[in-house]
Amino acid sequence: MTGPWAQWDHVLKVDPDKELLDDETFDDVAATGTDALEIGGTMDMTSEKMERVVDACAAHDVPIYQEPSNPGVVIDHEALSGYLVPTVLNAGDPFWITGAHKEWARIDGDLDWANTHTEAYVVLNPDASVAEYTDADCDLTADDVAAYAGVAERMFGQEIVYLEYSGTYGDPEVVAAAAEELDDATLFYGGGIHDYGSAREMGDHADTVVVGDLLHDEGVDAVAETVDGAKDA
Ligand SMILES: CC(C)=CCC/C(C)=C/CC/C(C)=C/CC/C(C)=C/COP(=O)(O)OP(=O)(O)O
Ligand SMILES: O=P(O)(O)OC[C@@H](O)CO
Ligand SMILES: [Mg+2]
Repeated sequence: MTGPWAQWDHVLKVDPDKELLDDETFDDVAATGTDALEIGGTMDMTSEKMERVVDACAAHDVPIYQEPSNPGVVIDHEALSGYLVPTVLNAGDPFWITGAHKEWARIDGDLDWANTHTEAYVVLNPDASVAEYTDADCDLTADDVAAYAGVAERMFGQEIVYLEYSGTYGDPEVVAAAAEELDDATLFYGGGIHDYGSAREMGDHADTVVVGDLLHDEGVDAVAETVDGAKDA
């Protein structure tokens, strides 16, 4: 089985805790050419903020996925194509590997399993909120990261492996090593993509390039350039 992400070159991650630039709108966001919108962030997330962004994006054709950072922010919204739920392979606290997921299933009792998918994260920037939040061990070599990727795909049947450098541009050799290890899973790369060249460089190794902060810091034209870079890779 494989999901729609197998066709994605570019994902735009919208952080509901951050503003769009000046007079930009979610119409402009949808027009960047990205293949999918992922709605989520680590800090200060609430279901109300999630709801507001999904409402604003709902009128467009771009598929929208929620990426919840904890069970309390999950929303039920007809505009959502589904849920991309992180599991952090190198988390220091097992709560972020399976614990939160167990709690979610226990509390909800009626999960939309058919539209719920996991992303096997390897968190690699020790300064990112997500690294602190999950107490991730980011002191990893390219071989370590490749081994995590192999374990995710072959032992745990993960369809998405996500190398997360959130906030900083990562090491293309690490991304290449993980890519080399994978046969079937889709490799997401996220972190510090800021222009055509960086999107193209990471897109040469990863299947899918994820862009986040750039939307909030530089705006939709800068994001559109990264779409071009990811598509040309
Ligand atoms: C089981 C459910 C429903 C949720 C738990 C899901 C898990 C394990 C989350 C832990 C990892 C996490 C917080 C993922 C959120 C997505 C993410 C990495 C966003 C980027 O975060 P940063 O860029 O570090 O944070 P800010 O931009 O908010 O500072
Ligand atoms: O914000 P940036 O650094 O673009 O990272 C994108 C994404 O991987 C964050 O979860
Ligand atoms: Mg961020």
